[in-house]
Amino acid sequence: MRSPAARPRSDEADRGRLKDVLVALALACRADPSAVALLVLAALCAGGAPVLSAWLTKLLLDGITQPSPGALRHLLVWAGSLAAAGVISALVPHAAVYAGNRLSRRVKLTVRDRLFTKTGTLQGLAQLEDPRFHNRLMLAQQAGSESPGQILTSLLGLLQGGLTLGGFLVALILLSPVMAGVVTAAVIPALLAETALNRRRAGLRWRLGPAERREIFYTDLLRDLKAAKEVRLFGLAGFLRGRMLSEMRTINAAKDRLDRRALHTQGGLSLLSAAVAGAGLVWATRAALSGEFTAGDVAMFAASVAGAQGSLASVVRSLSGVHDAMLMFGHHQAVMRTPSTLPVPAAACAVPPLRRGIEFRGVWFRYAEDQPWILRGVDLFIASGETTALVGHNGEGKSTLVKLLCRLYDPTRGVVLWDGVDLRDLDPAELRERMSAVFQDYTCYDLTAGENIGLGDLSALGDRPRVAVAARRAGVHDLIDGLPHGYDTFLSRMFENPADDDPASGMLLSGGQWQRVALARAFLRDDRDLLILDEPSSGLDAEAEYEIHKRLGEYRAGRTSLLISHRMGTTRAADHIAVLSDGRIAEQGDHGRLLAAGGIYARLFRTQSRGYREPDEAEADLSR
Ligand SMILES: Nc1ncnc2c1ncn2[C@@H]1O[C@H](COP(=O)(O)OP(=O)(O)OP(=O)(O)O)[C@@H](O)[C@H]1O
Repeated sequence: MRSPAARPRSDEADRGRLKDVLVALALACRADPSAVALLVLAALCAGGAPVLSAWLTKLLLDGITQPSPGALRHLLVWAGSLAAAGVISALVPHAAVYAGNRLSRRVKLTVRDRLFTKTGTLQGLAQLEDPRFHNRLMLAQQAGSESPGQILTSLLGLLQGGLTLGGFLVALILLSPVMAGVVTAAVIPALLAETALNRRRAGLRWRLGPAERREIFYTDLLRDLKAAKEVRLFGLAGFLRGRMLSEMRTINAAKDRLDRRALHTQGGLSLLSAAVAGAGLVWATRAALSGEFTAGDVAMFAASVAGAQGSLASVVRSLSGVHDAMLMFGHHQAVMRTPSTLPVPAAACAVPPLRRGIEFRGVWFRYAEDQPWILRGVDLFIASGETTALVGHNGEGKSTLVKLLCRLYDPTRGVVLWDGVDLRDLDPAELRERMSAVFQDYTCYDLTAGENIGLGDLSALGDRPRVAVAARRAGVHDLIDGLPHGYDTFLSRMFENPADDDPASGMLLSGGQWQRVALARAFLRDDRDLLILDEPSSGLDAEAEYEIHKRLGEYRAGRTSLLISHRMGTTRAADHIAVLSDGRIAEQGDHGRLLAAGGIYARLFRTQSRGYREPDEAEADLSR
């Protein structure tokens, strides 16, 4: 059985409220007011023109078949007006297409801006780990950005169809009130069927979201440069292509089913309309034969039935368009209403410079209620001005602790205190301004070398001397300087450098070189209170590691830093070492004390150092 959380929530998508429609319309009007005005004008012209044309045709036919003295002047005026109405009818759709396309592009820009401004305010990581949030975001991005324009054009279609319909219905009522009633009544099934189809469409989009995202995932893997080595070596291309195609087939099959249903429904409705129109024409012909109708009346009747049916169908389509777009815009609005999992108090305290230190007090943490505890009562003090090293086996929760420190999550129980102030009382963005970090899974940006470092502090992005100082400190300046375009060298083979005509000018770095770039990025924020180094040298060769840690040691002197590393040689110099085990701080102290204690730290240290010595030395150590 599926849990309620996993159940497709088409009902949620169904929350199309009038308020959302108004928001969508306001958004469209703000995005491009002149295009909106042009579309309204086009709708008014397009709505009135068919009725006017039909009426002028009737006058013209009656004038020709029942000539009267001085009729020629009238006939010429009607014919001229008919021609003018024809020209307007021919021009208006082109103007409407232009205005509609322009509006759609601008709305897309506005919606994208709103969406990603919103996701930027979600300070934590929890939403980004929720597949349903990604599904919604994809729909909000895809269909949601089309929705405001679609709502507007559908409403205008409604106005236009309503105008045409009103004109034809008046004519039809004058000619035959019964026929007017029959034509109108025949539209009710269409309205109901379209509404039901829309609900199905919206539900289907929501249900297919995961499959569409998986399809994108497999497609991206097949062309991803980083994955290419394993894909080729392990011969995964066929397997991944199979998965991609399987997702596509699932999507196609579901869409085919819906299209078949729509075909049956809409085909049936068209037959009903044709039957009504045919019956009406038979009746009108008989009325003409009995002298009740003139030839112009028959022409007007036929045009009115066809026009009323056409405009009713267009009204139904427009209503259906509004309904459909409203359902899709619901996803956009749902993203916009997503609450942050990291509430920021309205009157958040200013984050003071770190004086005493950061304290983890009784911190318990798990990623979700149905997941195991990662931290089970961590008590740790990271003293200001000192280097604290955190060691432990894989998966013990060291990086998790770092994420709590950066307030990317809040503890499930307990508190993290910044000089005694709970991190939850601080603005996360301000808190992070006081930190710098090299994460274990640092990012390699497909940008220039200078930009890759400059991103560490956007105020230094164009400040080449500052960027170069950070690069020197990370030991990567000479390498970058020697690249074909120095700091302007594009570190990517996926994109062309927009500032360079040569598409092949991009360079790729080695793992260790990238790690130095990531270090330089962190060093750019050298005036921050806390430096977090999560496995900063895992990719460096022995000499580079020694050199970097020497520099780091100089850099860290008198500063507060948290160092996580499996290389015990790099953590031994820390002022304070804490061992994380079973979700708690199992041991802490300095290197000498922990070694003497003979616990987890001593075991880890001895095991590692044994690997660096000659076998007989290690044997002797073991027998000691
Ligand atoms: N976003 C997440 N959602 C759910 N579980 C997670 C998440 N991130 C990490 N975990 C789990 O938390 C545990 C601790 O992971 P963490 O990365 O903190 O360990 P670590 O001590 O840094 O490990 P390593 O030494 O291998 O880097 C692991 O069991 C991992 O599966």
